[in-house]
This record gives sequence, C-alpha cells and structure tokens, in this order.
Amino acid sequence: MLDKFMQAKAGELKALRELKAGGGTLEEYQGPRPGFREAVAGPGPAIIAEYKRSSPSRGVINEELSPQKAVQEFMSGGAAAFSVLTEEEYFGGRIEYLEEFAGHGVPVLRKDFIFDYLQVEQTAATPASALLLIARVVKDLGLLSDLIRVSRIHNLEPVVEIFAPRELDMVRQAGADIIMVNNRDLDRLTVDLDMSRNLVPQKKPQEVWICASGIDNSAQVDELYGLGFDAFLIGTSIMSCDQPGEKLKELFP
Ligand SMILES: O=P(O)(O)OC[C@@H](O)[C@@H](O)c1c[nH]c2ccccc12
Repeated sequence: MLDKFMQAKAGELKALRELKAGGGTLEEYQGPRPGFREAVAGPGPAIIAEYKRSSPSRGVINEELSPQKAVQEFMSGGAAAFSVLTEEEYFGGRIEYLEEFAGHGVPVLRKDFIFDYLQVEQTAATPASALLLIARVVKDLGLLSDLIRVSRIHNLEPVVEIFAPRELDMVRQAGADIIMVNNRDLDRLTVDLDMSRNLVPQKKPQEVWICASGIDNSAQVDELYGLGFDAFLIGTSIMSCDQPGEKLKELFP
C-alpha cells in the first residue's frame, strides 16, 4: 500500500518540478501560523481532530461534512489542533482544504505523503502550521534530517511519524521533537494500539508524543494518556458520526 501512496504523488510532484523549471515560484504564506507544538503539549490530553473524507481501509467515510461545518464541530468538541488530509486519490483530500481550516486560531497539520523539498515549499505556500513526515516513507536519515530542517526554515513544524521501534532512533537522530506513533500499519492497514503502549515508555521529557489511529473510546484515551502521550489524533471515529463535536466530548469528557 505504501508504494501506491507514493506513486499517487508522482503527478503532483511532476507539476511542481515543471512549475519550478519554468521559472514559477511558490509564494510563501505570510500570515499567522499558530504554534502546533504549543497547542498540543498540554496540560491535559490534547485533541487533534482530523478531516478525512475517505480512507483506503474504509472507503468513503463522510463526504457530506463540509470543511466549514467540520471546523465548527471540531472546535465545539475542544480540538487543540486540526489535521487535514490533503492526499487526493486514497483519502479524498485537497490541498485547498488547509485554507478552510486555517484562520480560526487553531493550528493545522498537513497530512500527506511528503518526501521531497518541493512538497515542503508547497506546504509553506499554505497557512498550515505543521506537516507530517513519515519515517517509513522518507526512510533515509539524511533526507529526513534535511526535510526537518527545511520545514523549520519555512516556519513549519515537522511532526514525524513512526511505526516501528527501530524508527525511533532514526527520527531522533534526524532532529524530530514532535513524534507521532501510528497504530495503523500503513502497508497492511491493520490497527494495533500495542504499538503505542510498547513505544511510549521511551518518550523523553522534551518530546511531544501523539498517539494516532484506531481511537474510538474514552477508556483508550485515559489509558494512553496515563502512559505518557500528550495528544491524540482522531479521524475515522469522529468523521463517521453525524455530530463529531459530541463524539469528541464523549472521548474527552
Ligand atoms: O482514522 P483514525 O483511525 O482515527 O486514524 C487517523 C490517522 O491516524 C490516520 O489518518 C493517519 C495516520 N498517519 C497517516 C499517514 C497518512 C495518512 C493517514 C494517516
């Protein structure tokens, strides 16, 4: 599955390269980017509410909920940050959604498959505060370090996703300080919260850790917050119900 996700970015990357080669530029967004790390670092468990219209494991989740309505719902549910899927083919996302979620004083994380500097520049042209880098996608330590550095130069906070214990060392060496543990195997799409349970004892005090995928009840949040996670990223369980705000209140009473 991972290869397919990366292949799906080929067209967009080609267009970005052509734009650059033709002397075109990506104008950097100059407006405010509310701090992502600051918003999710606590106190208390922070909610990162995700706008995900479809997914490869579920197919269409919700195409009725508009970005505007989602903003209202997520804010009423107490979201500290928004995560917005911009990947088009498998997740029904659009890069334009970032603009719709920005401007509410809540930081926005761009969720996509990013492995090239041009995609970082492309993100810098949007009002996103943060962008996702996935260890399994970037793989190379040198490249990951550079993408982290370039993101910061553009005032974007890199959130680095890990899925296996051995990836933790690599992302730390690359300079990551916001670490997301994905409970979903991006290749097979199976979810196992043990991934989070097993990794979190290694968290260092200066790091912010986010637990992502498969969270749909408050007992899970309680347990994993107790184990040390700072924030929880919730997508499917809020997107698949009529009132995401109410669902968030249930998850974070
Ligand atoms: O819908 P869930 O089970 O709440 O999971 C959300 C989130 O973890 C998931 O969307 C995600 C985590 N990492 C990613 C990387 C790419 C695409 C999507 C993701």
